[in-house]
Amino acid sequence: MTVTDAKVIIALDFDTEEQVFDLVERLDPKTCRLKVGKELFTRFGPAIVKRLVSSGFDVFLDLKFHDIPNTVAKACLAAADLGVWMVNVHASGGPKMLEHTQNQLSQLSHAPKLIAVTVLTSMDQSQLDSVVGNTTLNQQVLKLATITRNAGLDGVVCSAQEASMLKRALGKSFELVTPGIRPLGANQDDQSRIVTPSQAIVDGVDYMVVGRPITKAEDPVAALTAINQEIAAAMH
Ligand SMILES: O=c1ccn([C@@H]2O[C@H](COP(=O)(O)O)[C@@H](O)[C@H]2O)c(=O)[nH]1
Repeated sequence: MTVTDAKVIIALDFDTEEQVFDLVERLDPKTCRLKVGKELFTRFGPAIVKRLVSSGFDVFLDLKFHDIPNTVAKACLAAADLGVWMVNVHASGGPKMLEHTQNQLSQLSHAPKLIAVTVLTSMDQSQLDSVVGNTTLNQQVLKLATITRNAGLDGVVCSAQEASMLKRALGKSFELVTPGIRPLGANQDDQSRIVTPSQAIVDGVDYMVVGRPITKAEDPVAALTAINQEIAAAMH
């Protein structure tokens, strides 16, 4: 059961457990959620996920599964066994994979939220052109988000730049999880489609993933507090 209505999901992209728990021990599960991605999971496996879940945090297992329907559904069921709050797949795996995975999870008494990645926030129009021709970023995101909504998933990963378009097209209850969040003046790093926390709120995002602006800050707890204050101000 979730203990928070926090919108910030901190991406724990660290390469040692010490770094992870130095930060996590200073955080309150009421003020943020946590994300375990490919780096942390590949180094430390299910054990670190279970430890974070048992510390009282909502954990998003961000492994972006992309495979045939049976394989993805089984992987998501394994994620559910870890007690995670949210898990994700790639929408480009197609409607059958999305529907099968959603059906399997919905048979659980405590299923995690299932969301699908549309177009990675590191990609700009020219990157997209080199992979998929004849479409704009907005068109591709809308197409993948529409098949995700039609398959019954809870929402998508997209950029906050697409949030108002998706809320208009797919409805308020279809959840938007947005990486590529950068407070004013923050380093853009390898992200292309960036948005500030306050603009993301104005545009209707449900959750924002924030990694380096918090984890690389001199004082990560102060950086989180500043982002939460910016969000609170934008909500009023
Ligand atoms: O489209 C996507 C999907 C996932 N991510 C992940 O979010 C964080 C962002 O970290 P920052 O340090 O705030 O850039 C990272 O773990 C990515 O794997 C994404 O950025 N874009």
